Amino acid sequence: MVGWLAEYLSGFGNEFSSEDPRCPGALPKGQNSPQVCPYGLYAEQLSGSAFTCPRPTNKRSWFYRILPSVRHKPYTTVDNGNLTETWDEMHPDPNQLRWLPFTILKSSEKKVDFVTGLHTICGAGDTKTRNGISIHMFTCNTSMIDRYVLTFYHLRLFLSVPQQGKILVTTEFGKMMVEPKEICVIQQGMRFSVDVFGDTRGYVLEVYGAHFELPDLGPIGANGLANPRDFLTPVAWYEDREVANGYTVINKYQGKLFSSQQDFSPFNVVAWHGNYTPYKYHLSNFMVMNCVAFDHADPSIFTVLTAKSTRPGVAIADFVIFPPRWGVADHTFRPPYYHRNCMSEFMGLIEGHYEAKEEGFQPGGGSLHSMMTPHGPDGACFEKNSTAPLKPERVAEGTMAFMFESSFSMAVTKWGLETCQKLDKSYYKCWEPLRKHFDPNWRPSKQ
Ligand SMILES: O=C(O)Cc1cc(O)ccc1O
Ligand SMILES: [Fe+2]
Repeated sequence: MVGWLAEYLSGFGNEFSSEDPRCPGALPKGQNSPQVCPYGLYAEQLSGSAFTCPRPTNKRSWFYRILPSVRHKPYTTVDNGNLTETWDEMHPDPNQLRWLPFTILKSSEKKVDFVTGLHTICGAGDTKTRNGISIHMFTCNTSMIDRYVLTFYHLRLFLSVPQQGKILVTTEFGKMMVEPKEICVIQQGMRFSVDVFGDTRGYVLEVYGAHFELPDLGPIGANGLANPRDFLTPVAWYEDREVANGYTVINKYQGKLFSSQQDFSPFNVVAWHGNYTPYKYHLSNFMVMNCVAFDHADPSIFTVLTAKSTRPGVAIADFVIFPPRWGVADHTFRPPYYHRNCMSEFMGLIEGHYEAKEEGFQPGGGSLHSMMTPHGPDGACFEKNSTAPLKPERVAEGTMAFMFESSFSMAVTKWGLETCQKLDKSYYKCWEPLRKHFDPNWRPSKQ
């Protein structure tokens, strides 16, 4: 980290420009492709949308780099480990699924870096047609030093939610330190590597065919939920380094991993400009909206980012959080309602507990309530909240649960159902204490 100060540019999807301070004037003036670039750099465009996309959705950035990315040895296949896009390994399982915290191996047992530590839990769709998603867990204990740089060629969005241990994400655009309760987004084709500082665990949402956007606010108005200025993009940082065995760039292409060698650092961008960048966001900046009268608002009120499908209002995936807030609703059962949803709900927990289940759902674990599978508060939560005095109170204090909600019906991988050995087979039992309160003799009380 020598020579790097945590510095960021603020805004969501802005036209940014950044020069490494060691090379002032590295950005060409007035044009993208001068005959000779300042400092003898190469110009390279990274397109994140078709050239012809309408202006509001057009995304690209220009790099000014020491050598262009094209100077690399041929791609060869490498082992995918537990990263998969094969959705028919197992028979479909519509049950409510819950996972205990996923194991992080000790580095004394086995050194695991971010690439080898990625495990696919569930997903649907296909990177070839660029329509689908996958959800991965990463558990690692070692940095990706020099050897590995990762690119997801078909990926539009790689949303990383560290749960335990901060990660230092080095990208072609610069570096981002990402701590638990921050998220970072790496977009399609952006090269990055991950340094860790001990045992590390987190969640990843990979979206194959759409960019994340801030949700429309409708009647909420111009401000609220995740505000654009709280999204942070790294500033330019380059290295001009040669290492003995060269650099290995790993990329995920059509669901498979490939590697290629090059003798120069891929993080050789001296200056860049554009609106297609990686970014991070701290979840504590979320301006929470919620019910101040009665009833439980749908969780879409807590949407941080959405990857829209072509059907209005139907997301490929929403990233939704359950942040600390006040609960004030009158004559209301305040926790989440019982639910059967046409969307799939994968949940994770960064810290604390989740309001619908005080026990059993643990930080670093997960749950999946698939399309139309009934779910909702467990027995203890229902009893407690049906009789609790309804004074204003803090909800979810010291906790941060989140949901990846998708219109895809997701398949669970063999790793998710078997290999990880974390599936909580007794999950269904949390609803068994729910008992009948029905009283046919009940009558409305006379006022
Ligand atoms: O706990 C869940 O399953 C997520 C969820 C939360 C909520 O507040 C309302 C509905 C819902 O599905
Ligand atoms: Fe739900």
